[in-house]
Amino acid sequence: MAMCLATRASSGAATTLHYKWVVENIFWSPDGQQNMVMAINGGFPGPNITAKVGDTVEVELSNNLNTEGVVIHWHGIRQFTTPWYDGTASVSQCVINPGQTFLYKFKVDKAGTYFYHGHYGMQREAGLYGSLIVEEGDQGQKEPFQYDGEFSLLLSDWWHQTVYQQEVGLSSDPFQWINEPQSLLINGRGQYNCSLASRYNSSAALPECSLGGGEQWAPNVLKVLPNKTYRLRIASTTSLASLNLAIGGHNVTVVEADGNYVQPFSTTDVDIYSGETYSVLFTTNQNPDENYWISVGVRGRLPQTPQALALVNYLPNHASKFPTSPPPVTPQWDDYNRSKAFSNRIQGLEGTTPPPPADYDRRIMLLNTQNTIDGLTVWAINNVSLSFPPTPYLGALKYGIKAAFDQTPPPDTFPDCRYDIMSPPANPNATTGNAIYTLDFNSTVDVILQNANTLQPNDSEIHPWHMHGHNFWVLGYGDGKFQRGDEKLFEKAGRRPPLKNTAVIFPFGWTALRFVADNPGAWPFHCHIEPHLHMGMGVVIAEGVEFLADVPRETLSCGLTGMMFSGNGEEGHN
Ligand SMILES: O=C1O[C@H]([C@@H](O)CO)C(O)=C1O
Repeated sequence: MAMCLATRASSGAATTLHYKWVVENIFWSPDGQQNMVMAINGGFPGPNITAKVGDTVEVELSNNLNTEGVVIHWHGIRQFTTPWYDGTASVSQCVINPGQTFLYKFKVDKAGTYFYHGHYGMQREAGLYGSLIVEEGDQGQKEPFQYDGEFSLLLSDWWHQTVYQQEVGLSSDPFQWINEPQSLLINGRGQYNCSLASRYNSSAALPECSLGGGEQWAPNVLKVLPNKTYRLRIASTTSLASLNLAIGGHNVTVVEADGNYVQPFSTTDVDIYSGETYSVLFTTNQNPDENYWISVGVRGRLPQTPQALALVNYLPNHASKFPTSPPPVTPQWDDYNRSKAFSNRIQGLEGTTPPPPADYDRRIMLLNTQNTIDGLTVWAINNVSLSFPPTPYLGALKYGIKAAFDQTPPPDTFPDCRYDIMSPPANPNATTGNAIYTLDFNSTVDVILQNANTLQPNDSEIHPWHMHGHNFWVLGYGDGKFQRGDEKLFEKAGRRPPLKNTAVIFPFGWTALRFVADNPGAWPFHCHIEPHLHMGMGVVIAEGVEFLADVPRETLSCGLTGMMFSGNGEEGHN
C-alpha cells in the first residue's frame, strides 16, 4: 500500500523518513480465526520501519479508532532530547484522541533491532505493533560481523477474547486472569486448531492445517540460498509469553541484544522475553535438498499454546516441500537452570563500554509482589501499585504542577527488610500510588529487582523489566533474596555485563542493574507483561527535566497541563 512507504528527504548527510499512518480496528485472521485487530494502514502487523543511524523518523499518526485514544512507543529508542515523543500515555504525552493526528519526530542514534507498539491500556495485545530496524550509517561504525541477507521476525502472542473483556476481568472481583494465549504469531501469523507439525505425529491432538499459502495466517517463508550467512532480527512484543526460538538442524550465533552488540556465542536455541530483541546469525550449511522449520514455543509458564512455525526454504526447493524433520522441540518450560544459563551467556562485546564503578549514588531495591487492594488482585513494587495519573508526568514536572501526582517519593527499599520472599505475603494489602523516583542528573544508579512468591503458595513468576529512555548494564542474576555482600557476584572474573533495555527476573530470584541517569525526561520502568503493567507493576523515574527546552504543547493538552494552557488551571511554577 502506497501509504506504508516512507518518503525520504535528504539534506546533506541527514535523512528524514516520513510516514503517514492510520490506526483503526479491522477484521483480520492472525491465526485462521477472524478477530478484531488494532491495525495500521489496514494491515497487521504494522509497517516495518528501516532507518539508518542519524536519520530522523517522522510518523504522522492519525487515530481512526472510534472511541479511544492511542499512542505509540518506540521501544529501545532512547529519545535523547525528545522525551515527549517516547509515546507513553500519562508519562510522555496525552493520548491522541479519535480523529486527531499527531506527529512523532525523533532521531535514531544507535544501530540495532527495535520495535514499536501501543502504550495505552492493553493496545499492544490488541495488535498495535511493528518492527523498527536501525542500520549502521554510511560513515559510522561498522558492524562487528558480516552476513549475506537478513530477516526480521516479530514474535507475539494472540488471544481471541478482546482486550476490553480482559481488562474488565483483571479489575473484577473475583479476579479473572487472561490465561494463556490461543496462539503464538511470527510476523503476525499463527495457526489455531490445526498444526503444520501434526504430520510428524500419528497421534497428534490437532488436525494438520490445510493451507494454500496466501492466507493471512500462512506461515512466514524465509527464502535462503545454500552456504550463505543470514541475520535473523528477532523481537518479542508478547503480552505474556516467554519464548524460545530454534531452527531445525542449524545452530545460531547470538550477536546483538536490545540494540547492543554482544560477545558472539553459538547456541542451539534462544530464549527471548517480552520486550527483548536479539540478532542471531545462521549459516545455511545443511542438506540443500531440504527445507527446515523455525519453531517458537512457550517457556516460563505451563504452556497451553502450540508452537508457532516459520519455514526456512532453501532455494531452489519449493516452499511447499515439507521439512523431513519435525520442528525443534521447545525446552522444558520450567527448566530455569537452562534459562539462567542462557541469560548468563549474554555478555558485552569485548571492547564495549563497561559499567561505571558503583559509586552508590543511589541503590534502589524494588520488591515485586502480588497483592490485593479492595478485593482486587494487583502487583505492587515496595507495596505500591502504580496507577497512571491523567496529567502526563513530563508536563507536570516541567511546569511544576504539584497537584498532578503524589509528591511524597516512593520507597527506595522494601517496606520491611525481613520480608519473606519465599512465601505468599503475610499481609497481602498494598496501596495504589503514582509518585516517582527523581534521580540526580548524571548519577549512577543501581537497581535490585527482587522477585517474590505470588499470592499462591510455592509460586513465583517470570517478569521481564523494560526501562524507557536508557540502556542499563545487567550486573547479575541471583537466587533467593538479595543479601548484603551479593555485590561480589557482579564481579565474576572476566564477565562483561551486557547493555540492555529489558532484563528478566527469574522466579524467587533477583536481578541487579546499573545505569546512568543521563537522559532528561520522565520514563516508565516496568514489567513488560502487559496485564502486569495494567495491574500496577511498574515505576516511573525522572531526571534532568529542568534541562529540557519547552515541551511541545500538543503533547500536553489534557489533564492539568491542558487546563493550564487554556488558562483555567493551576499556574506552573518551576
Ligand atoms: O498476574 C497474574 O495472575 C495470575 C495468577 O497469579 C492469579 O490468578 C497469573 O498467572 C499472573 O501472571
